[in-house]
Amino acid sequence: MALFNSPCSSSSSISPLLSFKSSASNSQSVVVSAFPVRNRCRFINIRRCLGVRSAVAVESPSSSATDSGGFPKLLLEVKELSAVISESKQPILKGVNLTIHEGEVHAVMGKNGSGKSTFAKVLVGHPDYEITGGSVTYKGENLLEMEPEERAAAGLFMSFQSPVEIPGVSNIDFLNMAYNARRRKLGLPELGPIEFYGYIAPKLELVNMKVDFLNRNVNEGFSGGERKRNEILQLAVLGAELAILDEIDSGLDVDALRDVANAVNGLLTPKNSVLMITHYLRLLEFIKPAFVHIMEDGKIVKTGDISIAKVLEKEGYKAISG
Ligand SMILES: Nc1ncnc2c1ncn2[C@@H]1O[C@H](COP(=O)(O)OP(=O)(O)OP(=O)(O)O)[C@@H](O)[C@H]1O
Repeated sequence: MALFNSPCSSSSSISPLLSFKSSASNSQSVVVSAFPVRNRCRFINIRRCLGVRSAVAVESPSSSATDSGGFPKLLLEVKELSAVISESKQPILKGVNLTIHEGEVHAVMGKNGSGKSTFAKVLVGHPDYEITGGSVTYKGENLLEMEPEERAAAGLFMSFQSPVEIPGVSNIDFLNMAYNARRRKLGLPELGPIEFYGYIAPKLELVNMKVDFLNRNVNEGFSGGERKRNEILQLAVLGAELAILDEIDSGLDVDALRDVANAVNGLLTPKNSVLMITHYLRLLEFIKPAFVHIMEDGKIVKTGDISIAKVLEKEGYKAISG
């Protein structure tokens, strides 16, 4: 899940996936390196990352998805959220408003560079951004005061636009550790490799992934589409109350798109919500959102249903902006 650049590496050019530095405390890094690093460093970082990524691996005691009036419960409320790039102080988010209830599927669309990924990354606590205004309430708590790992533990999951590799760590070990980290948190016994295999096998079918992928190192040598399937496999294993899917459809062939979309649909329950970022109507035709938001220059400027995406597809942004 929430994973960015490693302090164990000298480069910071790799796309964000596998390491994390807390936004609340710049001195504290929670990381999985995306680069070859000394084993000890990598081991420590992976274990810490698993705390981050192990969102809701195991079903927690559930409560009703509606409030006392029978309406869906409020899950996320973003009000006038503004954020700048930490280093340059360049404003990117300029007053985002968005409300998500339990069980809802939302889509955010918008031109390149309008701030969609930044918004998603700010929600999971990416250290590249500094909040300059507004509020975010998640399950009644101030999300912006939570450490990234607390956000994950509270059920926030983000799949990244460009998932990165973790050399030397097999997919199944990674997922098993992540899953067990969550079970420990819930006071449940850990699953050994055999029991875990029994748990994960049906989930492989869900994303139509071959069993060999479990023994390969995380994302190493995976094609773009395989990486996306692997992200959804992680979501299926770890679960999420709010899954943020950033361009989960990019680079997918038609069959892969259908598999990934079916897998996401299979994970939806009246309590789980999805916020997906996409450029294309085709994804929205598989995972049907109730709300489609258009982001422009760091703000949501329009909200409607899927018909907005249809207009966009046909006529481009000029038809709906301004
Ligand atoms: N860490 C960063 N450093 C420098 N610029 C950044 C950083 N993060 C975001 N930006 C800039 O902020 C703007 C918004 O970027 P963002 O990735 O959020 O856009 P987007 O709407 O997701 O775009 P796309 O559809 O192309 O993925 C862009 O101009 C981008 O270059």
